[in-house]
Amino acid sequence: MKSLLFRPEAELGAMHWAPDGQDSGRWQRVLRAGLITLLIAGIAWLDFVSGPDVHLFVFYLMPILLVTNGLGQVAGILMSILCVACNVAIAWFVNPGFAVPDLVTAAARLLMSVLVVIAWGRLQTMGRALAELSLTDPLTGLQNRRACVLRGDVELARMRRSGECLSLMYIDLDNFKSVNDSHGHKGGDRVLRATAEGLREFLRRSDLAVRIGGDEFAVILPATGRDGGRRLGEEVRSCLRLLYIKEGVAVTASVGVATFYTAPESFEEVLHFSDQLMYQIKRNGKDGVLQRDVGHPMTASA
Ligand SMILES: Nc1nc2c(ncn2[C@@H]2O[C@H](COP(=O)(O)OP(=O)(O)OP(=O)(O)O)[C@@H](O)[C@H]2O)c(=O)[nH]1
Repeated sequence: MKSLLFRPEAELGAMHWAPDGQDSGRWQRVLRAGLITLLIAGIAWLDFVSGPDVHLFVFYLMPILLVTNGLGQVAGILMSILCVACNVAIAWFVNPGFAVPDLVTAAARLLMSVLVVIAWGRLQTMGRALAELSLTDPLTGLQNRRACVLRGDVELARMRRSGECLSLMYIDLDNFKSVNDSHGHKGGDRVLRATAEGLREFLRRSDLAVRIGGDEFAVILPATGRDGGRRLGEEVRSCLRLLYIKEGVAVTASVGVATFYTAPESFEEVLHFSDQLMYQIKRNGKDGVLQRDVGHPMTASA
């Protein structure tokens, strides 16, 4: 039940990549609405049978928080009003007639619920901001390695369903240390930010560029085969070459592109394989692109 009601990772996933699954999303919403209705009915029934001597209002916070969690603060406040009205109606059924203290109690309950809704909304906002931060590289604003693996696993799942292929481009800057040595750490940071900007401008919206760490970047290329992967690798290398000439630094890029035609167990394997390709370029003298397939139906694995 927890996963149905509170799913920060799912919200995060939807925020970043909107993975397809609209049908399951619709069913979850219907299920949630049914669950909330059942909860209110159950609490109202308990409220009724326990009479005015037992105070059960705190239990109404469950459906109120569920609605706030799923639909936001305004819906949460409307739900608070509904729950207080429900509670007042039951009190009236059990013990007909209203006294001023009853109305004061109802107002206090409404105020308490609204405050809980507001506090819950704030917590949600903070949680989202923290989650966003945990996936972002502070220097370049690109997403980080963790985001890459999360998105990669989503892409592998999509790949298993659709049978499409997937490429991953792994980029390591050559001789980047010399930039820090000659232009200082700030100069190095500027080059890393420019690299991120260059990748952002160059790539398609469906691609995801991330900074793995240090002077290493990666790009997830969904539904991209060997030819597309190789071509994009060459284009990124040329694009970065021009950028570094413009920045006045003697840096180039080594690029490994792994194209998977069958999905491996985990995305870490994809990262590892493309990283190995990139190292092969480094060993062969840097500044180049190496593309290899894994699991192509017409050829053996690389
Ligand atoms: N300015 C800056 N430098 C960084 C940052 N993170 C890592 N580095 C530096 O990046 C360099 C990366 O090391 P290497 O990849 O071995 O250096 P390289 O000169 O590119 O070596 P090759 O990859 O073999 O060409 C190190 O000198 C790190 O100090 C950062 O956030 N900012």
